Amino acid sequence: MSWLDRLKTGLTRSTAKLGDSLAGLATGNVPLDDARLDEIEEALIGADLGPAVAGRIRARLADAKFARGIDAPGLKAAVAAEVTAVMAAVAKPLAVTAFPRPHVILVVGVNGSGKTTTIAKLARRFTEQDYTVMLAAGDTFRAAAIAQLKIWAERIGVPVVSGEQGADAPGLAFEAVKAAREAGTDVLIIDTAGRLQNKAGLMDELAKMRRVIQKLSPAAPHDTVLVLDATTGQNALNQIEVFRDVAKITGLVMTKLDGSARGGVLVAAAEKFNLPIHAIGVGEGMDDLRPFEAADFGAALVGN
Ligand SMILES: Nc1nc2c(ncn2[C@@H]2O[C@H](COP(=O)(O)OP(=O)(O)OP(=O)(O)O)[C@@H](O)[C@H]2O)c(=O)[nH]1
Repeated sequence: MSWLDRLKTGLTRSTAKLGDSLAGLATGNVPLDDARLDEIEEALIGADLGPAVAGRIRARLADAKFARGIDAPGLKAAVAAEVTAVMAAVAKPLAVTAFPRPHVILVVGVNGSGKTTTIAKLARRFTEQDYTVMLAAGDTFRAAAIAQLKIWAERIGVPVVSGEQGADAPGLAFEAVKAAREAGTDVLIIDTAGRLQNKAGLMDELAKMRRVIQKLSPAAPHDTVLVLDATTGQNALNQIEVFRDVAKITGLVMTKLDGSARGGVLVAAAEKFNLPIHAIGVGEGMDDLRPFEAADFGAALVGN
């Protein structure tokens, strides 16, 4: 299956929700009036695109004065175009740019968001691009997180720096940067704990991790990526706010777009926070994380 097919299949539930309601709101030959524009705006908000984008799409449609009405393909295309415009501004694949190496990527997010799997998928993509990769099991809070990252590392064939459960995470990150530098590794991806229950503790730990890493590499971490679970819907927006405060995030990855009818929330996130979107996950397989493409996403979201 091509990536586009995967994306479309993955987004089916979001697509069905938005595409069906738009199709139901097309007017055929009847002029698009205010009442119908209101309904379209509500459908867009209902599909999690957020009030700002929904309002703008409504205004666009009102300006275009569809006096002769608008059919379902026309309405979907108009929505897709606006979604694409919003998303094109933030689509930005992760790039390995740091000199000297390693390029350090800190991966943050709440437990269960798909962090570990995303790290594995990213590692795999980088190795496919002939970069050397090292992982660091920086979520030292949970033994399962350490074990899982080690399993992935072994499967992909990349080294992993890990410690015991409860080990000092900033210290481990320091060791990892040192090891990656000594080995001449291109990319170091560091997992972190995701305990939002203790915001102050998490903030301290992530801040300390940054300070410690910067002793060895002043520009690191070069990326701080927040992994979001699409199935949490609007809660993803709250998570961005919290992690922006605690972790200085520089970009987003959204996982589980395949299992969710809430894919539209990525549009709301793009509009509200203007953070780069690096990749989206549309399945549990290693190939199910791909760089984010705005036009594909816009079309897939409305079912085109
Ligand atoms: N369907 C689907 N499942 C995914 C995707 N990404 C991750 N998962 C699954 O989500 C679950 C949680 O993923 P993890 O990578 O373990 O999440 P985590 O944030 O590291 O979670 P902890 O290790 O529990 O902190 C796993 O069962 C993954 O297989 C995705 O894009 N689609």
